[in-house]
Amino acid sequence: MPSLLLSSPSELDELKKLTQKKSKKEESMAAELYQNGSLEDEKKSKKKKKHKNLDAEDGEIDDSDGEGSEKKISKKKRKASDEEGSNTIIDAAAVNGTALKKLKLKKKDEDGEVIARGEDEGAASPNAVSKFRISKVLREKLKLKGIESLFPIQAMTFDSVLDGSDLVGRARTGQGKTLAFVLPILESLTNGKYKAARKTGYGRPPSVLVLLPTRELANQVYADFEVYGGAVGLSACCLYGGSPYRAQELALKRGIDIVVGTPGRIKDHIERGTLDLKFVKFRILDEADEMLNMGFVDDVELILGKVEDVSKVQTLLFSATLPDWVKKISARFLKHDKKTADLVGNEKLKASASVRHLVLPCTRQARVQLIPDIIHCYSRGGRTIIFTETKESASELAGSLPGSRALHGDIVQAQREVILAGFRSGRFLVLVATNVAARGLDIQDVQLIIQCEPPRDVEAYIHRSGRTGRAGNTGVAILLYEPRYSYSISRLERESGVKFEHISPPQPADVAESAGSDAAKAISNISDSVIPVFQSQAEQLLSSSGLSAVDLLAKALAKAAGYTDIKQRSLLSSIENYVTLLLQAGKTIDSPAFAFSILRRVLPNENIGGVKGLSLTADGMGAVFDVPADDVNAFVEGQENANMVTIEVLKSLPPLHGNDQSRGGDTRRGRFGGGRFSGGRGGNGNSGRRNGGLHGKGNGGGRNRFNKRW
Ligand SMILES: Nc1ncnc2c1ncn2[C@@H]1O[C@H](COP(=O)(O)OP(=O)(O)OP(=O)(O)O)[C@@H](O)[C@H]1O
Repeated sequence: MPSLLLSSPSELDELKKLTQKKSKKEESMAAELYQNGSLEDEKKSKKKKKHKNLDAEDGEIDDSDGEGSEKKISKKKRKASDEEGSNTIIDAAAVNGTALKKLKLKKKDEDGEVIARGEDEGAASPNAVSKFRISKVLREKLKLKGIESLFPIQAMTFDSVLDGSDLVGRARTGQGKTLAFVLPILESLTNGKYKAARKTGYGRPPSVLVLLPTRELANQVYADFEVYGGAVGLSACCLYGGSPYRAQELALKRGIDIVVGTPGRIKDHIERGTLDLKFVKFRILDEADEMLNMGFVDDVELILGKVEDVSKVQTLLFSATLPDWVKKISARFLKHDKKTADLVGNEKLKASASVRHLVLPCTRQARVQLIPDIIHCYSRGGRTIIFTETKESASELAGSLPGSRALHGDIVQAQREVILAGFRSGRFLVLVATNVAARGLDIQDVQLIIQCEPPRDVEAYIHRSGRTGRAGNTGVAILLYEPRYSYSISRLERESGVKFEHISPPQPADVAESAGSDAAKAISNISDSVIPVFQSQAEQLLSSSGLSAVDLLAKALAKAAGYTDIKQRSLLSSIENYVTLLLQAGKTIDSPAFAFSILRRVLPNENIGGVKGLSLTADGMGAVFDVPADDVNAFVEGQENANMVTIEVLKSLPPLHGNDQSRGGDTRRGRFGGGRFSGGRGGNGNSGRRNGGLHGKGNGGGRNRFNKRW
């Protein structure tokens, strides 16, 4: 359940200590209570012998179990309140009065997973822009952009930011976190707390500093500040590496209100004496976890330390993912009485709920043939972003996918901007990118995300898949994985809360069929004037081919659609001209070695040599494997050589052992991992490395590693 509340950590810490033990049921009851009520409600709830405990780190709601401890909590609360001055627990309703009390949560699926969304019905909505302290000129600008209501993260945090609090904000990808800080900051500078205090005039130093992890993202956030800030007379500039200093220095010299940029270049400007951060009123760390993860902690600390009086500056930290280690680090940058608005909180699903999350087995060699068919079937004619793990594979893949372009850290900045602009404008529809495009990028009509292999950490999965399904739209994210690494899917599933749909690769025949119908339409549009010119050749062809007119026309359609033959594609590894077979023996097949021993009994050795990717089925009663299309008959006929043995061609892949989360900590994999047939399937060494990648990022020491790869 998302925590629709803002919490004050020191008080929450106190409360947390009091109630370590709690039941799930109590937890959810308390969460409900807090979602629906304010402190008033809390008092009422005492009558019901309920009380709440709030987790200091992320504002999650806890509950403890008795009246005795309830009294203790109240006492502690008062104590904490006395010590911290204004520290009080503020729930969603209290944040924005009754408007937020009615904050709408839309049910998304049967699992009861919830996505909070803004409403579109204009002024009638409890989150209507008009119900917030947003000036007319900004309201009009928002309306021009089609924004009439605030999204929940914006509604929840608006008053707190405007009224001067430091804040940690988390909401799923595409839920409007950028405007959650842009709007209250602009109001604060032009009509609020900092109206009188902010510097104005020629040569003025900036009042706002926004730090982001990538140049592309910096540009995007800068664009928002330009649009909305420009409307209220505030100027912005964007400072990032790879672009000339001169223009940036000129802008700073003339005077600027808002500086958006990446830590490296901001630091350079500070060191060159061209950027003065003494009078900054707002510091924003967007995609905070990524920035710290990339090893920018020292730079960020140095930059943030340049303000004159920290107590007079507001610091805001936003991301869709806030691992615990970031929350701890944030204590260094944010004030003690910071608020936390966490729309993900304890919810199982951390990734976007408006995205279909699919997984598909595919070997590395099969990718290039498979991806165009995936795009054909799933992109709905919109844009596709393909993520690779390395710069090299991004370039390589883009080189073999017609109509696509690569984007990664080795491409010079000016070119990166041209590529992104081309993708945004629809000049080309497929972008092959490294993680430089994983965070924050908001591009219209991205319908499909393809990840070529499971990313090393769950955060990367969440952000990459979140490039689609934004602002209430839906999208599809397809994760390709080497069949032998299927265990990494279970891991991602566990950590992201996503329940992956396992799909089979699109068959070339299906794709060709739809291309054929396009070709048929195109043919029916061809002018009759061509008939006399081609007629005699057509007649000649018909008589010499020995085919019927329909068959011949089918061939002509295939040619028009770009096909000269139709290959089969294996369900197991997506390799062309391979077919996936199922072996059963009327009893349990509990190891690949046993499956091979059965095959050896019914088939000659030369056929066995062609078997690829043998995997056990989840029910323990069979094994699936790929064979070259030409060998299929030999295998199917081979089943006659032994009683009870069946070998059949599969039309869809059954659940496989290791794909199923419920079998997560399986023992069987251990047994055959590393064996001859496993091909590293168990992959204990690799698995350890991958898991290490996931859990082992303590303090952002991975910067170089990441930078090299992107
Ligand atoms: N209140 C709103 N009503 C309608 N659209 C909105 C609203 N607020 C933001 N948007 C749009 O939603 C899209 C996503 O917003 P934004 O990029 O800020 O999301 P985000 O939460 O920061 O995502 P990510 O975590 O991926 O960075 C943008 O196109 C933005 O213009």
